[in-house]
Amino acid sequence: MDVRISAGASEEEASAIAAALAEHVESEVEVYVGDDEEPTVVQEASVEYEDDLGPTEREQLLREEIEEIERGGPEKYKERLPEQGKLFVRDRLDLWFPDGPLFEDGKFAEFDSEDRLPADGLLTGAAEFEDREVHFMANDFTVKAGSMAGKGVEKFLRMQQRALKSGKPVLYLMDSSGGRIDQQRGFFANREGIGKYYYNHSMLSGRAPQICVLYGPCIAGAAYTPVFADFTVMVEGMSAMAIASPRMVRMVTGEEIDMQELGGPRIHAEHSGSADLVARDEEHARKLVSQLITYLPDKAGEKPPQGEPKPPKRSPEGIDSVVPSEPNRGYDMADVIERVVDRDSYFELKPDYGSEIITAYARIDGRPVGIIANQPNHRAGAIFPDAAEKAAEFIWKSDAYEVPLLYLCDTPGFMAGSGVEKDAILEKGKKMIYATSSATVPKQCVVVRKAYGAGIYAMSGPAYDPESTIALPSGEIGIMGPEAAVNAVYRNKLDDINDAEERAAREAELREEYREDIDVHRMASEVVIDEIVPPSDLREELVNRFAFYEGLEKDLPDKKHGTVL
Ligand SMILES: CC(=O)SCCNC(=O)CCNC(=O)[C@H](O)C(C)(C)COP(=O)(O)OP(=O)(O)OC[C@H]1O[C@@H](n2cnc3c(N)ncnc32)[C@H](O)[C@@H]1OP(=O)(O)O
Repeated sequence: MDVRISAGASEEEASAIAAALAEHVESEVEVYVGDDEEPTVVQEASVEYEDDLGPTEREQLLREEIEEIERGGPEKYKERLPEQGKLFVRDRLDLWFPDGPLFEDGKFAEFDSEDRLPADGLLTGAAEFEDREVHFMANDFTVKAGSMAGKGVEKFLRMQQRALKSGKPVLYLMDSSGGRIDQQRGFFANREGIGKYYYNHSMLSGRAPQICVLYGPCIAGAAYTPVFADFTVMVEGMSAMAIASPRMVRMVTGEEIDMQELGGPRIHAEHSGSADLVARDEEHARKLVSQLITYLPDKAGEKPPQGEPKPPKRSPEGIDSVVPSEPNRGYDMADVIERVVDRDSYFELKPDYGSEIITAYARIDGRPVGIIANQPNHRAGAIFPDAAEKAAEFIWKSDAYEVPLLYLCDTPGFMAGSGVEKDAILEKGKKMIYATSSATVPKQCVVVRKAYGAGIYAMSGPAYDPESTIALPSGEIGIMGPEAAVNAVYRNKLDDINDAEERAAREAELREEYREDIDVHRMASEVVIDEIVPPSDLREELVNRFAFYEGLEKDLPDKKHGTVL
């Protein structure tokens, strides 16, 4: 109950009144003095029991055992953690779940064994995280470097199997040297052994979001969890993952390399693309995940939560000035995005990998959207193999978790040349086109400027069943750009013109004719696209279109699954 005491009463008087009241009521008493918005005295609820038996010796003993387990591994390993900038695993859980986990499972694992490894070096349970119920696992690096064996493996598997049933998100807080090599019998090749992790990861994939934060050197068996997870965060200077340890690499190849160079955050954020985000420290890692989870539902079939609508950070009126009219001039697509999406909602993933495509979550009028946008500031927005694969994965994940898609197209198309052929541009481009084709969430395609070649296919152009294809007046949609088209078709005829000036004039004329052919006004006139939108109205247009198609259900042809991976 609340008690309001008028201005003039002192805090002592207020306390006395609260205490007197508390003798007569069992509920909490909160006392507000004067116009206070916060209570100055809080009387905890007091419940009187019929008997007053305290904890027994037996219970006391159990509590001591729990304390022993919760102290973790040997002190010498705990002392090393601060040097590495790392938290002890139970302090890490306090950071993630300030009120403690809702419950833990298997705390007594290996308690009765000869080694008595606390919790077998692996904690599992459930918790509330940002008002969501989640399953979690966390390695204790002070116990055999977080290596995983028998009972720890069983706990991990049981947690995943429970997540499969409950359909609640899973947090993997990984810090593990992989399989416990000296205890491999009993967990390595067993049906319910470490190999089953990846079977369960595969079953969970697309069923409930799996989010992994890497804290340590995650090696071999431990390194597949981050790549199976839907989203992975690495921590600067702390985390690394690799298929084999530096010691193993030295033995196999003779290469001398340390863990950071082998698989530190820069390697996976810039080269392999396995890290979605890199955090500065443990606190920052938690913060990133707390933002990320706001764009995701608990499980497949549910919609992601709506946020509070906010105006964009920058004025939508500036869009036309941001996008240059010259088709080959660079600009930062993020400047357009920030004028379209709600303030503080733009959340980019894999920013340093395949950067010619931006993949980001954001909200438009409170509704989560997944954005796939070409970045003209990087490689002129041409799509390279890594970017195509990054976009394909992002589209798949967004579709699996019911996040509608917004494509912002400004690309000269897929990159050409022997380098990209070797890097499988056709194979990886196919994945992006396949992901776009098979996504059944609402899709909106905006032609911001260039949409050349198969770029317009990958970016969900008219043939890809978008709910609409709209364009800014700067848009151009063509099989290729004017320079390339004239060069391809008229080169011989142009070379026949001896006079250089005359040749240049004819070339300019042909380019202009071609440009008229690919102008969005012609495309709109032929209703290839649905609308040309004044740039200042783009946000409003998207608010209306996403709102209208909310809840849209689309079916794919009846089949087991596609064959593109
Ligand atoms: C399928 C698979 O996953 S196979 C597993 C492949 N994993 C590996 O090869 C990793 C082997 N481990 C290492 O390279 C190193 O331990 C690192 C880099 C992970 C960590 O190095 P450090 O922080 O210096 O820890 P350190 O090597 O001192 O190990 C601490 C303790 O954990 C033990 N340990 C570390 N990794 C393992 C492991 N995978 N299996 C069994 N015990 C291990 C060490 O023997 C040591 O035990 P002790 O306290 O009884 O002496």
